Amino acid sequence: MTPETPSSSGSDSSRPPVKTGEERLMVAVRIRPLKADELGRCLYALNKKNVIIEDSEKSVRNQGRRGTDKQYSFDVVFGEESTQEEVYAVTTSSLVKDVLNGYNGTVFAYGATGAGKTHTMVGDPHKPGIMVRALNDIFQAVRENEDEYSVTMSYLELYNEQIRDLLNPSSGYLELREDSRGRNIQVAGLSEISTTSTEEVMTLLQKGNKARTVEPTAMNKTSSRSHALLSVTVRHAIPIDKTDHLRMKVKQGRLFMIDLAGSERANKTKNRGKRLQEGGHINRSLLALGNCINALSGGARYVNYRDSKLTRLLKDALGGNCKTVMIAHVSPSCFQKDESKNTLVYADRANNISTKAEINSLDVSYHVSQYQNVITELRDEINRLQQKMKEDRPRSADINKMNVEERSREVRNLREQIVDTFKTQMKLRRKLMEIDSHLLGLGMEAERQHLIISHWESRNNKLYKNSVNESRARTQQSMRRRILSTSDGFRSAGNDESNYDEIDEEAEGEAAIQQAWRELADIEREQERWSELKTHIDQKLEICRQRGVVLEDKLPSLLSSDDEREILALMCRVHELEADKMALQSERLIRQHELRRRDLTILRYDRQRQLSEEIITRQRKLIEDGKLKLPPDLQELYLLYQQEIHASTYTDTPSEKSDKLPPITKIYSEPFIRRPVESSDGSGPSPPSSEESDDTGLPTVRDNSVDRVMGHIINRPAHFMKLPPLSSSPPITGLRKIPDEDAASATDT
Ligand SMILES: Nc1ncnc2c1ncn2[C@@H]1O[C@H](COP(=O)(O)OP(=O)(O)OP(=O)(O)O)[C@@H](O)[C@H]1O
Repeated sequence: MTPETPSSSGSDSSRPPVKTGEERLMVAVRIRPLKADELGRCLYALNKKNVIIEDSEKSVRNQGRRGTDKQYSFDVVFGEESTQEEVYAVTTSSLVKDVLNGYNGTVFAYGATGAGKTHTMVGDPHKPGIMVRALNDIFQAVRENEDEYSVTMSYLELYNEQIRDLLNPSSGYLELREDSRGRNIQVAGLSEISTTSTEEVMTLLQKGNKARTVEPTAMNKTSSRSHALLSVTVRHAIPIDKTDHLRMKVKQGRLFMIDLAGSERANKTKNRGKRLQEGGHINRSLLALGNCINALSGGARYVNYRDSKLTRLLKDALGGNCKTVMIAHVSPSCFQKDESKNTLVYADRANNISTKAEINSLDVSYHVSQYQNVITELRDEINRLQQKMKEDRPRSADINKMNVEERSREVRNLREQIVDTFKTQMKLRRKLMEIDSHLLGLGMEAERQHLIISHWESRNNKLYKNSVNESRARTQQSMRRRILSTSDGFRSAGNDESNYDEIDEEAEGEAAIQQAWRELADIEREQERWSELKTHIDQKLEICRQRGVVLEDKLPSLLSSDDEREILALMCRVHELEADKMALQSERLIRQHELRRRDLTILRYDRQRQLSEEIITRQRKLIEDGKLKLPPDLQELYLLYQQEIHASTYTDTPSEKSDKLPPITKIYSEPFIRRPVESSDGSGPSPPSSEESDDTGLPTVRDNSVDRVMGHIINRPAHFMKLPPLSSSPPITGLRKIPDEDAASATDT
């Protein structure tokens, strides 16, 4: 490279090819205008696709470019003079069209504090940003056909890893929920407002933005301290058959518009205390986002979305069923050159990410709600049968010719056939539920393996893509080292017992991680097999249903009105009983799943808590041994911590300042353990609620492999602290045998 040629990155040819059906995440860069108080300019838009960062402040036009300057290419670059309309038209207007057609879309603003993210996403009443413009376009499109469309919106803030409803800020912190496979992420209790009025939306957005946590920092007078996520869901119901308005196909598209908080460095923003702490949270979620972008752009097989709520919420937008646009924001100022460079490097990586968007049809949703669906079907069926009892259908003339005996035989025969068909239907439905429940269990087990892998990675600072092969190579290497040194009788000064222990631990940890990968692969195979079985049972159920319809249609040709009514009444009763039974069972199942999920969450928090304790205790030992003087902000944090301990134990308010550091493990040293409850007759412990014996065969949470991977990595100074051992919950019931054909054929019709 000659000194006059700036180095460049991100040309299309250097990017990995996009697979069929996938499309690349679109990356745009917007440069905000230089402010009056900013002196030097170090960043320019060369043209509509290229940005250049100069190594030092100088005039590009006068001096030409140097080899140390860095050039970046993107899908589109908006210069300082770009307008809100232009940015919206190029980045988001086509996403809006896609969302109206049933796709998911996400547009998110990324960049350092003060770089212009909120300006682009929210704007002001004179220069409205993407959020308002997108909603306007959606409303415009649905206005002509309001009865076919429904539009709902929600607006949330993620601040210090806590979720708040910006449309109903008084509702407190909300919980993030997902199904066992980490899909279908939802915020429990978030308001979904249904509207198609632009004015109403403006009011709602303004209200929401006012509720957002905004504080001045040295870099931005109105710095958004939180990530803000506006979600708009459009449902489009299209009649399948123009003459039958009850049969609808429903397409659902969702547009996420996200204004991320800025990443900042404490020294530039002069943040202290609370600001510094929240900066840590902002950075943590942005770091997690960066890690996901790194992993995805490198083609990693598994991506860890679980490190922050932000990445969990953005999971689909980054690697799933979504068309995604990232607008990276940079300041032209030399003062923010480092931040701009970081942003451009991230944006450049993001340009390698591909997603696979598919039209969402609602009839795919099954799982837990399936129980409710079956009950609803049964109740509908009862209504239909009751309606039929009121009808007087024309009878065949032959009926009167039959004698009483013949008629009663016919009635009995038909009744038996109808009840049999119904029983078979219910058996098949039950089997389907069992399959669903098992699939949920498998999903949870997969989640647990992901958890083990991601913990191992974060402890060892390695990426997912360093998976089985590399890990296997390392394990073999450390084994070889051991064998060699032992057979030679070789002992160097550094090769003492503790080193062997470390190698042992490393090898053990890596063996466990390999085991986790293997289990994950087994689980995936199991999931496939069970899904196939589900399809098979579904088909049988359909055949059985049709048989029921045929039998029912026969009734008027063989029975009198009274006989038919009697049979219909019996069918109603059978349906009612089934519906009640199912309601009870589904409630129980849902509760059990919820308890298992909580067990997992608690287990995870418990791990994090133990690690934090370990770190803090070691640091405190260093402080106390070295008689170091605490910096005031750390002292302040210790004070807060002490208050927290007192608050949680309901003791007296602590004195304002204390020379002694608060005890770390005194309060929180109890590990998570689901304790058996003593039975009232004192005869001993009764089983805990989530592990009640049940006939659903749901897997229980176990953690011995979590222990293997996460428990021994830090060497604990034995004299100083004793970490409580992890509770070991009962072992998992193992992967269940697929129901054999006998069981399936028993339900054959
Ligand atoms: N393209 C632009 N044109 C005019 N003014 C802009 C533009 N971009 C940003 N600004 C102004 O720069 C200031 C900082 O912008 P903004 O608040 O949008 O930054 P931000 O990236 O959202 O910062 P933070 O992460 O701290 O919230 C605001 O006063 C905003 O009006």
